[in-house]
Amino acid sequence: MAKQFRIAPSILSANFAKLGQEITDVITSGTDIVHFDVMDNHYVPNLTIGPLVCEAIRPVTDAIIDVHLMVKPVDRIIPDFAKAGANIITFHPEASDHIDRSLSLVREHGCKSGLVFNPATPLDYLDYVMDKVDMILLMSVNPGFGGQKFIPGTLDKLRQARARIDAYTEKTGREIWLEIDGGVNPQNIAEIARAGADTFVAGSAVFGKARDTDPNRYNTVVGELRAALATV
Ligand SMILES: O=C(CO)[C@@H](O)[C@H](O)COP(=O)(O)O
Ligand SMILES: [Fe+2]
Repeated sequence: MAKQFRIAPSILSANFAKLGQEITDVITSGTDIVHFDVMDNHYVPNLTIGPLVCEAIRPVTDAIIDVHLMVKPVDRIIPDFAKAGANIITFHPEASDHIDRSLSLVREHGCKSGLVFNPATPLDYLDYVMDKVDMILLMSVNPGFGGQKFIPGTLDKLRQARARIDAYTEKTGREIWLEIDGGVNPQNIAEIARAGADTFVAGSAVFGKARDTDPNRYNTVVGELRAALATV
């Protein structure tokens, strides 16, 4: 059976003046998930969007909204994003004083939970919390900005994360998604998929070039991403 791959455009690179339309158009072009990057100018050196924007886009799409929290601390803001319509909430383990508690908090508010690993963050943080994790997100750039280059060492880390997930799924029967974030494009996505990712964030590769009003303007790049995935 063909593997199920999900494409998650990062709206960080979308045109914020037309955000609702951008989301409709990019999902219609054959993508699956809205990746929503939250930066606080504290955990990362950039400032983006918060729960109010999540609430505003919720009625625009039925697609999963995947909130990537790059904020510290995390617990106070988790309920706000759940109420704003997030489906998945992920956070960086370094940004939480009590990882187990933060993961539980996400689920108590009705969302899927996940941990995010920076390029230099070890996967050991997963050791005692696999049961509380629905998604593992590996950063293939240092967090804070779109448009950076994929760090090749992430491929080996993906293989390690895939091995952990497969062993866990075999034991428990429960699936965990493996998402990759940073520098993904039509040229490298197949290699990234072969290393074990099943969910692919792509920001600048999708939104970077097309800024006109043609509703089909994302079809070409999304088609290229899908065609590359079909070779895996
Ligand atoms: O979380 C982040 C950056 O910190 C990402 O989600 C980026 O927004 C991905 O952008 P590209 O690397 O695909 O341009
Ligand atoms: Fe992200």
